[in-house]
Amino acid sequence: MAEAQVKSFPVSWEELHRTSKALAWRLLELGPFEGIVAVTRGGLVPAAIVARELEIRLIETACLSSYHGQEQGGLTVLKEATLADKGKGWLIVDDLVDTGETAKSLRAMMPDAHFATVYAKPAGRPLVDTFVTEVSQDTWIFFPWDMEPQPSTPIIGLRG
Ligand SMILES: O=P(O)(O)OC[C@H]1O[C@H](OP(=O)(O)OP(=O)(O)O)[C@H](O)[C@@H]1O
Ligand SMILES: Nc1nc2[nH]cnc2c(=O)[nH]1
Ligand SMILES: [Mg+2]
Repeated sequence: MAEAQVKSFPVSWEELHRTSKALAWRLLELGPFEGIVAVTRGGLVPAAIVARELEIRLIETACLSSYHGQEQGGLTVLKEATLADKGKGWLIVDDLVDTGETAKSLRAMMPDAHFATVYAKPAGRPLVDTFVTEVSQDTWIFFPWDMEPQPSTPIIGLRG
């Protein structure tokens, strides 16, 4: 069960690009990889950035769905990656691990693949081989594709 999310961690496009490139630097030493399995939808942008940096052009998708807004529902596997073996030599890329339920399912499908995420929360961290930034379990990460700039009220107007 996902913990109540009391803190928010908004991530800009620039920050996501920089942190995904940092992930690519870590993965460089661990490859070469035959291809990438991008985990839809959150893993698509990080996977594209890693693929560009490591010059990987063979991309598969694993399509999983678990959350509606910030609510965790049952995990649905819409499509598995089409790989010949158990993922040996392949790199799985997702945006984050939270409870680790999505990661567990991916690991069961592709036990020999290397699993990488940009962000990790403590409960899911043991299931990831490589990640860059850890945030606390009670933090909700907002990705740039889930945000838009809005006018903000001057601080003085927020006083009760
Ligand atoms: O460790 P967990 O608790 O399983 O959570 C992590 C998963 O949750 C999010 O996906 P989501 O199901 O929201 O789908 P999306 O990628 O299409 O947004 C995120 O992209 C991870 O794949
Ligand atoms: N955007 C987003 N999706 C999630 N899915 C599970 N945890 C998170 C999170 O912190 N942010
Ligand atoms: Mg996802």
